[in-house]
Amino acid sequence: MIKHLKKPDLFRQQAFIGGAWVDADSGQTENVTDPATDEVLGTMPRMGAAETERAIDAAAAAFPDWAGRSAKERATILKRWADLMMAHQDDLGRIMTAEQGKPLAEAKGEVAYGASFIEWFAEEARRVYGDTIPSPWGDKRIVTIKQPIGVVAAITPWNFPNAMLARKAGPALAAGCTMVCKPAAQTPYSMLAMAVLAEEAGLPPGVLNVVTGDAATIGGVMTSSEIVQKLTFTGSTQIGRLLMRQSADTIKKLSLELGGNAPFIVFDDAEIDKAVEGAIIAKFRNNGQTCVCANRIYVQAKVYDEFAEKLVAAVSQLKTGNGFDEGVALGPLIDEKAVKKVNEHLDDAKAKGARVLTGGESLGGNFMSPAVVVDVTPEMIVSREETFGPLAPLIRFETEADVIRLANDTEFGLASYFYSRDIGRVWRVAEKLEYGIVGINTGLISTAEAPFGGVKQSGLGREGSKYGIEDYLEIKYLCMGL
Ligand SMILES: NC(=O)c1ccc[n+]([C@@H]2O[C@H](COP(=O)([O-])OP(=O)(O)OC[C@H]3O[C@@H](n4cnc5c(N)ncnc54)[C@H](O)[C@@H]3O)[C@@H](O)[C@H]2O)c1
Ligand SMILES: O=C[C@H](O)CS(=O)(=O)O
Repeated sequence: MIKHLKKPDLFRQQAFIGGAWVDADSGQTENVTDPATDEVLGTMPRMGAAETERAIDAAAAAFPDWAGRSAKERATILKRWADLMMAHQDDLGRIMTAEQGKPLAEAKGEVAYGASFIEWFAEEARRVYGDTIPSPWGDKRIVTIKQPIGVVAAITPWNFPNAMLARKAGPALAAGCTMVCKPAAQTPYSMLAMAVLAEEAGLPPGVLNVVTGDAATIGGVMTSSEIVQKLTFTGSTQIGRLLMRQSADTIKKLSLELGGNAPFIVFDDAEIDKAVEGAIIAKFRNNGQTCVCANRIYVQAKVYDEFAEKLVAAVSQLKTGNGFDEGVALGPLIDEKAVKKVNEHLDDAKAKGARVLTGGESLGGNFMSPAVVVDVTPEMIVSREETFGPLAPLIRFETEADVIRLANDTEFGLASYFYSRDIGRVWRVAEKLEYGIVGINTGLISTAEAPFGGVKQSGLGREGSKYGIEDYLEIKYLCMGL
């Protein structure tokens, strides 16, 4: 159970299909644990193909009415949903901290971030415009209209269990689509609580469906279904690749928000204190478990030692502990596998000559102290793979050309960051970095108003911004003979 909920019925241990709260057909369940204590919080239904097919059928049945409503009607319901999320921000935050581990203040911040996507797309719903195009024929007229794609399947990760659904459901529902969603097994309760509030906001039965259980089976049904017109996935590049392959037979429209390997570059003309502040946010938000975390920190030779010293001082102030405890900045990692991966990266770097300036110790269970490591080289695993944990590797560089080559030497292309006060350098570097997102003199880039997404093997499409709703619409060309 999850303590201190003002609205206890937000904590649901059933899936949500066709407006009904249901168990798995088999009655089977899976445990959901608190990553800070390893205690069992509750269970979730272990569903499979039959339940997923029923959810898709429910979404298909709900589509004509939902798509047929006016944009204003859909917007009103979405706005009410966002308002309810904010009214229950503390409860939704507590549910998230319990299942994901992030500090309560950060969890409540994610709830506000999630609600901002629902609110943003409630507004965007009413600005889906078509065209009248000057016809080359005297006896015909050319018009375009935009219509919702149809039934959308969504699969989301554990690291932002509220916002990653909101970033998909906002545009999809605003456009008039209906959805079948699967949360990560580690964090189902945030999505189920959002479904409770969606129902209360007036979302009709079948518009939003949530299935939990066997990921490969559920994903297999979603990707092979001819009813599902689009799959939107947020998660690892490995799984994104698999789902893309599985979607080929039905030519699914795809939105993929995948893995990252963000460079964080500090030039010698940067404001060092600001760069340290930005590095703390970009590296340690969600305990380093975000797709846009600084994974490689490049510091120009002249300021390398100063930056390293100030970063160590700042990192040493970060308190690691249970996300419900006062003053905790870093919660647990999501599970033992995540701890093992961070230690593998750390051990490999040390074995190849890197030096640990602070942290990197086990604090028991899924907790570890935040680490700063220097003398890191491109040959180390930490330079090539997404660490997804509290490990800040510092790499020294000499020239602008060198660091751009090093920063771009990866198959990923999601987020990147750099600090410089030289306007010419800002434009040169921003244009040469091969990433979908470039943070300049800031470590915090994410907001509903801006297009979020990657290039190369970090994904397809953009979420948020005025562009985000386009991925859920089809353009229809009407050629009208007079
Ligand atoms: N680009 C972004 O916006 C973004 C956001 C968050 C996380 N991520 C990435 O996600 C990764 C970490 O999250 P994760 O560990 O949950 O990723 P993951 O890919 O293991 O899991 C993501 C989701 O996919 C599901 N899944 C796993 N195997 C599946 C299968 N065979 N068929 C269908 N679904 C399947 C999981 O149950 C989960 O719901 C990191 O690489 C991170 O960079 C990217
Ligand atoms: O982990 C990836 C999320 O997209 C994080 S955020 O959008 O930058 O908060």
